[in-house]
Amino acid sequence: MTPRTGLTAPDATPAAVGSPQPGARPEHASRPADPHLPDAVPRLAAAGPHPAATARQPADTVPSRPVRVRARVPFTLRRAGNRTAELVTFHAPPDEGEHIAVLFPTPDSGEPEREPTDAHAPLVRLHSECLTGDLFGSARCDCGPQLDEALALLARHGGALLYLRQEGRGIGLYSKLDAYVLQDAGADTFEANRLLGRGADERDYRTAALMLHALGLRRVTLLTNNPDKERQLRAHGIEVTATRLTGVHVTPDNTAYLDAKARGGHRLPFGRPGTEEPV
Ligand SMILES: Nc1nc2c(ncn2[C@@H]2O[C@H](COP(=O)(O)OP(=O)(O)OP(=O)(O)O)[C@@H](O)[C@H]2O)c(=O)[nH]1
Repeated sequence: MTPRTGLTAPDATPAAVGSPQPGARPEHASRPADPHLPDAVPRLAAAGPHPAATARQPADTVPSRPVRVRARVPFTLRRAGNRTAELVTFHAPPDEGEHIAVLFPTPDSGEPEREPTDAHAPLVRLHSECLTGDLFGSARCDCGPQLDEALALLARHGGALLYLRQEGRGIGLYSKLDAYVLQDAGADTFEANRLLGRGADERDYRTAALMLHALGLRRVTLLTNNPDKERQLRAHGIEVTATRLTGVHVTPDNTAYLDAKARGGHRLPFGRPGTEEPV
């Protein structure tokens, strides 16, 4: 039986949404992994930017195609306290990624909670794929605990998690692991990307905005510490009525990574009581 999500999923997306807006990032082509890495990492670093990093399609030539809901499938999610959620797939995401949305119903009992969200601006998490953290529980990053935190909050309050196939901040799994090799030699997370000839963060949230439009979610409460997500969603016509910060999930292995995130502009609520654990 399909769960009651309280979230609508219209078929079409307004054409205006597909057009890049000022402040939006350009589309990034997907890139094949270099089969010679990691041995070739120092050579690549010396060779300058990866050609794909400098040959992106200009934003104004990106075709404007509507993103539509393709299928809605109910699942019971053990990782979300055995709540039933709908997994939603999409037709025609502009970056051709197999992104999914996970829609959690508004709780049945009592009034929907006003905090952290309300019925008109449901809680939404844009979660960038992290195979190492999300699946294997790597302690190098905070992705796994952030995913658990988001699932717990969404199971409690209802809303949507967009699981975006943006592994390694958009550079892909193999390149992320090459970046880890460089980090182990002293580079921080952003420098390591640049040494590989890639952007410090190549993620583009236009597809995420189009997915939200396809789901009828034009007003959201965003769960993130990353102001770029908020800025890009707004540039693509999503009204972010409030931002709820995620917790800071510290491990012995991720302190340098968290420090670099804070230097890079993430709002990490270090020192706020209780925020070192999922909130
Ligand atoms: N290139 C690279 N990617 C990483 C590294 N550590 C984690 N990631 C990727 O970063 C993405 C998560 O981004 P983060 O910067 O941790 O967090 P965020 O999504 O920007 O911000 P929040 O919404 O606050 O979680 C995932 O795709 C991870 O695979 C790293 O050292 N290098």
